[in-house]
Formats: sequence, structure tokens, C-alpha cells
Amino acid sequence: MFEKSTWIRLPRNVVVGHGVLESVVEVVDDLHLQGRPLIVTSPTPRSVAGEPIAADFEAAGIDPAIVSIEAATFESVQTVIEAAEAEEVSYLMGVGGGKAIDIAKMASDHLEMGFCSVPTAASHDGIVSNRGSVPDGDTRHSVAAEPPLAVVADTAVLAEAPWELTTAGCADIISNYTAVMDWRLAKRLKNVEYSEYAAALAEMTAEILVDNADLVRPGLEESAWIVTKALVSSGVAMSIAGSSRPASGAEHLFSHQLDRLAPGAALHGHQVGVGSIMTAYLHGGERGFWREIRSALDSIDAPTTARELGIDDETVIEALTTCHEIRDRYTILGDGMDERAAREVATKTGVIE
Ligand SMILES: NC(=O)C1=CN([C@@H]2O[C@H](COP(=O)(O)OP(=O)(O)OC[C@H]3O[C@@H](n4cnc5c(N)ncnc54)[C@H](OP(=O)(O)O)[C@@H]3O)[C@@H](O)[C@H]2O)C=CC1
Ligand SMILES: O=C(CO)COP(=O)(O)O
Ligand SMILES: [Zn+2]
Repeated sequence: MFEKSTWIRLPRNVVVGHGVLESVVEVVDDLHLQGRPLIVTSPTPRSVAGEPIAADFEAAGIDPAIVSIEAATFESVQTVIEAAEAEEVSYLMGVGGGKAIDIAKMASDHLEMGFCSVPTAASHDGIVSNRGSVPDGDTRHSVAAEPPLAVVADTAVLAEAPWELTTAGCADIISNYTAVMDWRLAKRLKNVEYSEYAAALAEMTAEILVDNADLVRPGLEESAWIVTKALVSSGVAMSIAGSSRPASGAEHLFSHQLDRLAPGAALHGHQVGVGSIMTAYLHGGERGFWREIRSALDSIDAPTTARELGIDDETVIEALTTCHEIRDRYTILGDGMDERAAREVATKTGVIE
């Protein structure tokens, strides 16, 4: 008897383009969301988009609540849950980078409330996904969370954000190549659940972005358009898979470990990009695909070395040798790299000197 089933949760409205921030109230109205929103944001995105959105709600006769969080932690999720309960809101709106959006989607999941995603930076592919990624002591959880009902991505806002946030988003997408290699390996060796469609979409997204790398340039709003479409597509791949596997392999474990060892040193996307160079080397050997990953990152001005990340060489080695412990996710790192092997991959790929 055939007993398989799947449940893919995707946004209903994805609105991307110049000036669409002004359409937030209309988008919410189209979803028939009633009552007060809680705008979940962080300091810079609050002034860039949180306050203007709040003003638009007020002009429409709706009184929004607003809460700012500083870090992607379970304490922040709790702060948002308490604010939502105290303010008696009906739905949440994550306005910001990956941090604010992750916290809003996780709090929404707990509160069983709808959630909309308003990115202020094209820096990560959690804009659309139904996952939240949160550190917790020695581990990093990738938890199921509420997917957004709507995404409103204003390319004018995204293009105004610091350029390195956009290159971080590109690198998060380019890392799909190695994430999918790890996923296929885990399917072959450990029989993990695998979706051909999600893997193909994640890879194709990276490929289209790399093919369009010439158009990704600072000061061009079209760059924000190209990168945001890729981030949406990659998030959809995660939602199809029901896990972050299509977009998160060993290069993400490496980045998550760097977050613990050198907090705040570099952006998530930049760290996974550098991780991807090294894990591609492990997948393909010296003459392999890692060179293409490195030149793709180079072509969009993303870091390719520890020095460019602002992280010292020894921290890179420590992260490489310990990051398999971050979570139970089988990757090319297997049950861990020894120090000599880590030094060799980091040196041969030029990540450390
Ligand atoms: N759930 C998922 O599927 C995924 C989740 N992630 C998660 O997302 C996070 C990474 O996202 P990222 O966006 O890099 O991190 P942050 O949300 O920390 O944003 C990075 C920085 O950009 C600033 N910023 C955001 N928007 C603007 C703007 N318009 N102008 C100026 N500065 C701005 C933030 O300011 P401020 O400090 O004021 O907030 C912050 O300093 C990680 O926690 C990662 O795990 C990443 C990919 C997928
Ligand atoms: O960053 C991600 C995809 O780009 C997802 O990270 P996690 O695997 O920690 O959920
Ligand atoms: Zn990522």
C-alpha cells in the first residue's frame, strides 16, 4: 500500500519590487488578516522599515505594536511571545535581516499566529523558508517554524542596505552547491530523506545566480532584484524539503561554529561561502569544483579567505575540526576532520596562509 504524504507550506503572496514597502497594509488586507500586527524588528531595520510600516498601519486606522530584538536567541523568541500576548496582537511581521525574521517566524509558530516577512537586507535565504536557525549552547537548532503568509521585499530598501549584506546573500545561495552535495552523500550513505525536486531547485538557483553574477554590482537596484529572487527560490526549496538540507550542509556547520568561536566577526552568508570553498574541495579533491565556487564568490566581492572574514587561521582550524558536533547532520565531514587534514584543506584552498 502507498502511504507516503507530504505537506508543503509556502507563502501566498510574494511581492518584490521598487517601492513595495508602501504596499504592506494592502498585502495584509489581501490575506484577510484582522486586528493589530506586532512588528518584530532589530535596531537598524526598525528605522529603515519598521517605523515607516507602523506609520502606514496607523494611517489606515490600525494600531500596530513594535518590538526590537538584538540577537537570534531563544530568549528573543520569548520576549516576542510575551510582547504579542501583552499587546493582544493578531499576527506578526518580521522586519529586518535573518535575525528578526527568524525570531518572528519562531514566535508565530509558538503563538499559532500568521506571520509576514519584510526583509531589509538581501543577506540570507530565510526570507521565505519555514525554518528558524538558533544557537543553543554547544548546538545550533534548525527548527520548523511558521512559514510567512506573505513576503514583501522592496528592492529600493534592499539596494540601499550596505553592499556586503547583498554579497552575503549571494554567498548563502552559492553555498547551495555544497549543501546539495552533502545531502546526496547523506542519502547514499545514511539513507536520509531526500527530495530530488528540492535539490534541483536549490542547485538551479545557485546556477542562475552565478550566471548573472555580472549584473550583481553595488548601486544597481537590479542586483537586489536578482539576489532576492534567488533567496526566495532557495527558501522555497527548503519548504519543499521540509528541512534546511537543500541550503545547509557542512559549510553551514562551519559557519555556525564560527558564530560560537568568533561571535559577530563576519556575516552568516560570508562564512558559509568560505566554508563552501573548503567542503567543495573535500568533495572534489584538488582539481575539483572548489575553484569555481571560489571564483564565483570572488566575482561578487564576497570573502574567500579567513583574513577577509576577519577571523584568524587557528579559529578556522578549530571550527573545521569541531563543527560536525553542532548537530546530527551527516555531511562530507563525517565524524570529524583531524587537525592535519583541516590545515591541508584550508591551506590548499587559500583560505588560510
Ligand atoms: N531560517 C533560515 O532558513 C535561515 C536563517 N538564517 C539566519 O539569518 C541570520 C543571518 O542573517 P543576516 O541578515 O546576515 O543577520 P542580521 O539579521 O543579524 O543582519 C545583519 C546586519 O545587517 C543589519 N541590517 C539589516 N538590514 C539593514 C539595512 N537595511 N541597512 C543597514 N543595516 C541593516 C543588521 O542590523 P541590526 O544589528 O540593527 O539588526 C545587522 O547588523 C543568521 O542568524 C542565520 O542563521 C540564514 C539563512 C537561512
Ligand atoms: O542558513 C540556512 C540556509 O541558508 C539554514 O541554516 P540551518 O540549517 O541552521 O537552519
Ligand atoms: Zn544560510
